[in-house]
Amino acid sequence: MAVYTEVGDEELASFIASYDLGDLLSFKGIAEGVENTNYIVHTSKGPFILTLYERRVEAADLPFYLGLMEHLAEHGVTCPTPVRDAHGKNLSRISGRPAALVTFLEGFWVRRPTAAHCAAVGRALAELHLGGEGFGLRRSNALGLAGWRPLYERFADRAGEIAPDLARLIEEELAFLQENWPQGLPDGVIHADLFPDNVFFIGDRLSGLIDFYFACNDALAYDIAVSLNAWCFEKDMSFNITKGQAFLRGYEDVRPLSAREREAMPLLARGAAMRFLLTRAYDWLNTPKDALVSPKNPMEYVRRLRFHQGVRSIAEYGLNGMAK
Ligand SMILES: Nc1ncnc2c1ncn2[C@@H]1O[C@H](COP(=O)(O)OP(=O)(O)O)[C@@H](O)[C@H]1O
Ligand SMILES: N[C@@H](CCOP(=O)(O)O)C(=O)O
Repeated sequence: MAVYTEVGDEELASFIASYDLGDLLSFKGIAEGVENTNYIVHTSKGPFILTLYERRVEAADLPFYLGLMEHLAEHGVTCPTPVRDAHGKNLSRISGRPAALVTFLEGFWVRRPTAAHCAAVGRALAELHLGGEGFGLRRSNALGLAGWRPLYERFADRAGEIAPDLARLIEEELAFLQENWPQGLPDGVIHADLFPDNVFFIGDRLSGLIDFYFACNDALAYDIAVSLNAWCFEKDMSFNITKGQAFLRGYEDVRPLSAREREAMPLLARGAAMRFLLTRAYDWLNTPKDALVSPKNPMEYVRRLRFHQGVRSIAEYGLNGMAK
């Protein structure tokens, strides 16, 4: 359960009083999520989400995340909008943590995505990439290529506790990625963590995107690679090419890929698998046994990575034909 910081009734009532949201009616911690503390807060003006920033979120990056959500919402992307207090600020503090209130999005995340869900997410990701154009702040990707080796070095001596050959796999793959990582691809604002639990649906209709706390500036096609990893593998870790095709076609309906982006996709997918393998491996080794949140299995990303190592072209992810 992701409530790392408890908030008291009186403290929250006085916090809510600094917004034009009427009275505090009730609030409850949200069990889901990994990174931050989230509460659903009901006021006489409706439901809101209160997020207290923990763990990997740097306070200096909060203006980027909150400003981005405002920018995207103004440019047609359905996502939470930060609420401003009586002083016009969208960032505050409660219980000793930086905190923000954002609008509540209706919908549920899908446990078993279908090809139709993948198509909708592909479209939404492309709309996010276009919607992010013109956003004035920048944030480099702390979990991009340059961040992978330092993160690995923080647990390298213990990698064998996860799997005997993990250290060798990571070392060889990092060397390969460093040598071959594609440069100069179209870049812009990316979500960088568009997993099923960050996309809400009402029935088959995509109702919104949440959790922009890894968003940054990087290659747009890298964001596609993250989502191919997150949406298009089955529980047995086989790649579902029907879902891959639906996702990529959905994306290209909105933003066609260039020839270089298509060509780079197998490498980008390897990099994206490495990024989630590394954060999961670190968390696996460093989350206390009695922690409220169970760490996610890093080996799922070893298996995805091995699949991508055998991929030679984007056709194997489901996209045939020449770039438009
Ligand atoms: N704006 C929102 N509207 C509705 N529910 C939300 C919203 N933001 C977060 N949630 C709820 O909180 C959960 C955790 O949010 P998330 O941002 O993924 O947390 P974390 O960054 O800690 O992983 C989501 O699965 C969802 O149930
Ligand atoms: N998507 C990451 C974990 C981050 O969790 P989120 O709840 O912030 O999406 C993973 O699966 O490793």
